[in-house]
Amino acid sequence: MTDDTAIRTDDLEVTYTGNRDVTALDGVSVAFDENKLTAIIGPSGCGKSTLLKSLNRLHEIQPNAEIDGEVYLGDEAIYDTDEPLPEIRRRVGYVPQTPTALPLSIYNNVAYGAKIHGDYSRAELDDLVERYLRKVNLWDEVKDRLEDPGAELSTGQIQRLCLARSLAVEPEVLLCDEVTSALDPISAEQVEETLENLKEEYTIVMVTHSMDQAKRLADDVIFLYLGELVEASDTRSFFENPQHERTREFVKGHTAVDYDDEPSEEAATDEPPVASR
Ligand SMILES: Nc1ncnc2c1ncn2[C@@H]1O[C@H](COP(=O)(O)OP(=O)(O)OP(=O)(O)O)[C@@H](O)[C@H]1O
Repeated sequence: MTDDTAIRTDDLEVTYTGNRDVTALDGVSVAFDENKLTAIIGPSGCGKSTLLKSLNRLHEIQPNAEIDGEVYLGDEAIYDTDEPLPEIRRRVGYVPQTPTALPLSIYNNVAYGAKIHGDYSRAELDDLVERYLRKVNLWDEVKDRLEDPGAELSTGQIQRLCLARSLAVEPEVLLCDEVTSALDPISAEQVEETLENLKEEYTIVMVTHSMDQAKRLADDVIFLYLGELVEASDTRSFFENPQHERTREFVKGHTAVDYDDEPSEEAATDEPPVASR
């Protein structure tokens, strides 16, 4: 951990209980730097979404999820705190894969969280709505129809609206769960451009299945395999000079994974690497 760390996990373990318990994360310790975009990549089922959601306790929505270890937001242990859960989730926002507008106007989709969390005048809300719609490059497209239902926008516009809604409550960290995968290529490009701009100002942690997207957007990459952290580094080193055989195989496209596999020796080291150190 350094002074630049915005959020980090410490020996995080998540198990889904059931007929057959699944250890989705197995002792993951990783740090995410401030004002950087970190991509979480790895084969299907390796624990990417579980890691992302554990950063704001969203995985707790699953009743069979058990967690051990800790997540620190700054110095605060988010699993051992008196801070109310809605406040933790305000501080660590989450944008899901499927763009969904609230059944409200475009204006109120953005103002929604601010109205719940703060005491704003109408003029302040007007400013806030414009500021965040501009941040996600949507203002020019919607400024003349702010009272129209958000749901009437295109899917790509709704995804940018979701980003604006998440940002309007001023999170410290933004979690993005495959936010372009449900979009057509042009909309996906617009969302990518938005993320490219936002990462100057925000700490963003993004799950992606696209290696090209990770290469284009991410400052740092972390690679999970069978619930363990295999490699974490800056994006260029990750793709040009991967340190682990498992990473090299994955980067080359060997992505098949089976949970009955034994983790590789590399993946099972006691001290998982920490991003960008
Ligand atoms: N609610 C649940 N109950 C039981 N097992 C679960 C549950 N949610 C996830 N899992 C299992 O935990 C493991 C990790 O799942 P997770 O969704 O975090 O992986 P992922 O890397 O995001 O997968 P994908 O790339 O396919 O979205 C998988 O084996 C998955 O089947």
